[in-house]
Amino acid sequence: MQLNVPTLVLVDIYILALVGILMLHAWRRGRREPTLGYLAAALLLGVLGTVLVSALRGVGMDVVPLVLGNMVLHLSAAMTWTALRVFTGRQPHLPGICAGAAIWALLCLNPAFYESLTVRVAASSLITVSYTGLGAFELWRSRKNLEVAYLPALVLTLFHMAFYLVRIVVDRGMPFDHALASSGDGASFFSLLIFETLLYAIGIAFVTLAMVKERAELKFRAAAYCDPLTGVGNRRAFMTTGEYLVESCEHRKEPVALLLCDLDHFKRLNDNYGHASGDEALVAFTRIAVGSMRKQDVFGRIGGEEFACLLADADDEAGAQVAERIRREFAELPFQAPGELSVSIGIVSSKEGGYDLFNLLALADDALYAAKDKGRNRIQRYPAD
Ligand SMILES: Nc1nc2c(ncn2[C@@H]2O[C@H](COP(=O)(O)OP(=O)(O)OP(=O)(O)O)[C@@H](O)[C@H]2O)c(=O)[nH]1
Repeated sequence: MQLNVPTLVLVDIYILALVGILMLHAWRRGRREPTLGYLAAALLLGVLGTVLVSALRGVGMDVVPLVLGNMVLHLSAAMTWTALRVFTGRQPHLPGICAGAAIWALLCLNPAFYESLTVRVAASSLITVSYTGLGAFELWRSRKNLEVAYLPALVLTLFHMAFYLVRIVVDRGMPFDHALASSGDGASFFSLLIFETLLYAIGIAFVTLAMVKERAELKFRAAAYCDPLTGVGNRRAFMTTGEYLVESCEHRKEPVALLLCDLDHFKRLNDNYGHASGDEALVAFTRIAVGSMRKQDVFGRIGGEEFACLLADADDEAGAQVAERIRREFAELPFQAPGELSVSIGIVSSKEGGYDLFNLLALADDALYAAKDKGRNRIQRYPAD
C-alpha cells in the first residue's frame, strides 16, 4: 500500500504538536516534573524539525531542510534520551545533547557528504540509533531502582532503534523533489518512516507519562503508610499487612502471636529531657524491635509511643520470648539516666484470640493494661491473672 507522503507529513505535524502541547500541560500540572518537560521539548522540536525538513524541500533553499531541519530533529531525539535519563535520576548531559546536531552540521560542511543522499540517510539514521540506544541503556542500567513498569518504554525504544538500523540498509532516501514526494523512488519507505516515527513519539510520550504517574503514586502511598520519624509502617500499614499475615497463617493452620508494646512514662521522659530525647528513645526502640523480628513478621508504630509486632508461626510462648528480649534490651540501653527507659508489652496468640486482628489487638491491649497496672517494665500474656 502506498501512503501519500504530504498528507502523512501534515498528519504527523498536527499529532506531534497536539501531543507536545498536552505534554507541556502535564509538565506544568505535574509540578514541573523534568522528565515531562524534556519530553514536551522533544515533541515540539520534532514538530519544528518536520516542518523545516518537509515544507522547504526542493524550493531552492535546501540548506534549511537539509542542515537546519535535521539538526533540529537530532536535538529532538537527544531530548527524548534526556527525558529517560532524567527519569532514572541522572543529570542532563549537555555535550551529549548537542553532539548529534553538531556532528550533523560538521558533516554537512563536506560537499561529498552534502551531495550524497544515501550517505546522509545512513548518517542521520546512525545518530537516531545512537540516541535511541542511549535511552534504552538509561532504562536498562537503572532497572533495579526504577520500581515502575519500565518494560513498555524499553521495548518501544529498542523497536525504534531496530527500525532505524534497518533503515541504514534499506532506505535510499527521498529525493528533494516535490513531484516525487508522493510516488517517487524511496517514497514508500519514507511514508513508513513517518508512520513509525509518529507511533514511536506517541508511544514513548504515553508510557513515560504512565511511568511518571506511577512513581508519583508510589511516593504518595509510601508517605501515607510510613511513619516519618522511625521509618517503619504506621497504623494503616500495620493493619493492612497485618490482616494479610493473619489470614495466611490461618490458611496454613499456623499460630500467630501479637505483641503490643507501650513505652513507660513517656510523657515524663519528654518533660524531663525534651521532645528530641523522646524521639531518640522511639527510634532506639524501633531499632531493637525490628532487630528481633524475622522477615515474615510485621511491625509498626500504631500510636505515639505504641508499637505492635505480629509474629508469624509463633504461639504465645514464642511471643513471650521475643517480647522479653525486646523489653530487656530496651531497658539496658544507655540513656540520660539509668532506669529511664522501659516498655510494657501485652501478648496474645491466635490460641486465645483467634485469627481476627482487631480481636487480637483488643486482647493484647487488655494484657498491656495489666502489665502497666502491675508496675510497668514487664511482659504480660493474655489472659492476665
Ligand atoms: N517525643 C515524642 N513524644 C511523643 C510522640 N508521640 C507522642 N508522644 C508523647 O508520648 C506521651 C504519651 O503519654 P501518655 O499517653 O500519658 O503515656 P505515658 O506517659 O507513657 O504513660 P504510661 O503509658 O501510662 O506509662 C505524650 O506526652 C505524647 O506527647 C513523638 O513522636 N515524639
